[in-house]
Amino acid sequence: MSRSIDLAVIPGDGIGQEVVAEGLKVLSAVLPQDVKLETKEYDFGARRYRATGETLTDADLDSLKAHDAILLGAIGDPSVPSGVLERGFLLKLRFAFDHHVNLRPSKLLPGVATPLAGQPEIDFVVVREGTEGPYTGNGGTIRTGTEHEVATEVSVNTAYGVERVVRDAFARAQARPRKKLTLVHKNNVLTFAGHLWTNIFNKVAEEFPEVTTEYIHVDAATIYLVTDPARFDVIVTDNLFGDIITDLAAAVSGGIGVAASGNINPARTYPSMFEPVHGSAPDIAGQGKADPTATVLSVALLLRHLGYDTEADRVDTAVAADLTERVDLPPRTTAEIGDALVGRVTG
Ligand SMILES: NC(=O)C1=CN([C@@H]2O[C@H](COP(=O)(O)OP(=O)(O)OC[C@H]3O[C@@H](n4cnc5c(N)ncnc54)[C@H](O)[C@@H]3O)[C@@H](O)[C@H]2O)C=CC1
Ligand SMILES: CC(C)CC(=O)C(=O)O
Ligand SMILES: [Mg+2]
Repeated sequence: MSRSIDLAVIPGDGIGQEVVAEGLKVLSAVLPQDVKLETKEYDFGARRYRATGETLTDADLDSLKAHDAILLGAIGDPSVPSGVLERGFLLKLRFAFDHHVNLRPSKLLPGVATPLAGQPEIDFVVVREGTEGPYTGNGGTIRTGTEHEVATEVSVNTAYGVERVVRDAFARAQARPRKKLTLVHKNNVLTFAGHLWTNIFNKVAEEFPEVTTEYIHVDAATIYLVTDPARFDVIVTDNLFGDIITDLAAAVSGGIGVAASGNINPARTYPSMFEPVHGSAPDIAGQGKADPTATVLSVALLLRHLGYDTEADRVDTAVAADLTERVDLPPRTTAEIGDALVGRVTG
């Protein structure tokens, strides 16, 4: 029986264009011949916004939802006011497709450069809530533009939304050898949301007696991510804290250029979306300097999500080999890294 993958491809802005090209090269190379890969490229991002004023229309959402999965590069450009594309495209899509599990693994492989002393054991996954928190656009300004302007940005946390992501994180912790789950929040100050998270975390913990649990305030978590990252196995946290600590997690475990993510809709009512943790990096865009590894590892997450575990393993193995060997190599371009990975998955 022939199999197929129908993929929506959104290169987006800046280095998104460059890294997605490499991700697709590796995806095509790793798939067996009997798997038909169909791709449809979408032009979301700054250029389309400047030309049409559109970020993501209802018709776009209808079209996107027909695919098996989405591969995204990055969105955001200095030519567009900050927030227009981030909110109007990226968050709109994550919310519309109920991507409530934002999965962000961090693993420091042997020999890979880290700013941390020694070669600490880093192998954890952050389960970031993806549809609530302060990212819902719930707020506003009054006395706008005056010296008395007041701005609010309200964090929305529902029992439904918190419980489903906490439950997902417990299940992931249960399935890992160390079976440890850390709740990261700020419940000493953000008491309304923090207590909701803590109470639900403690309630769900009773259903997972094999999972060791701990609670850490987010400020302290940033310390331990640098001084003792080995203490983490699975972290569950809200949308904002998860956004911030996963950039830090990337920086200590090989760099932002190798940090992958999946915006998962576990019920599969809509396609899940896979993207590097990083943004469009306008400072290096168009120069062939972007590391495509994060996108390639996101392709591995995508393959795993669609049931292509053997192919995902091959991509992970190729990246691991490339990362360990690159310390001895001169700097390579985006395409050179992509070509090397293609060579490894096909070799
Ligand atoms: N998921 C998305 O589409 C995201 C979009 N953004 C947007 O991207 C734009 C730039 O945001 P920044 O805060 O500068 O974050 P950024 O992640 O784009 O860049 C931060 C730093 O990391 C470097 N970097 C990022 N990816 C790299 C790669 N693959 N290889 C080598 N170096 C890399 C950049 O050169 C820069 O120094 C903004 O418009 C922002 O809103 C930011 C984060 C995520
Ligand atoms: C631009 C933000 C909405 C996205 C982001 O920084 C992230 O998801 O890591
Ligand atoms: Mg981020």
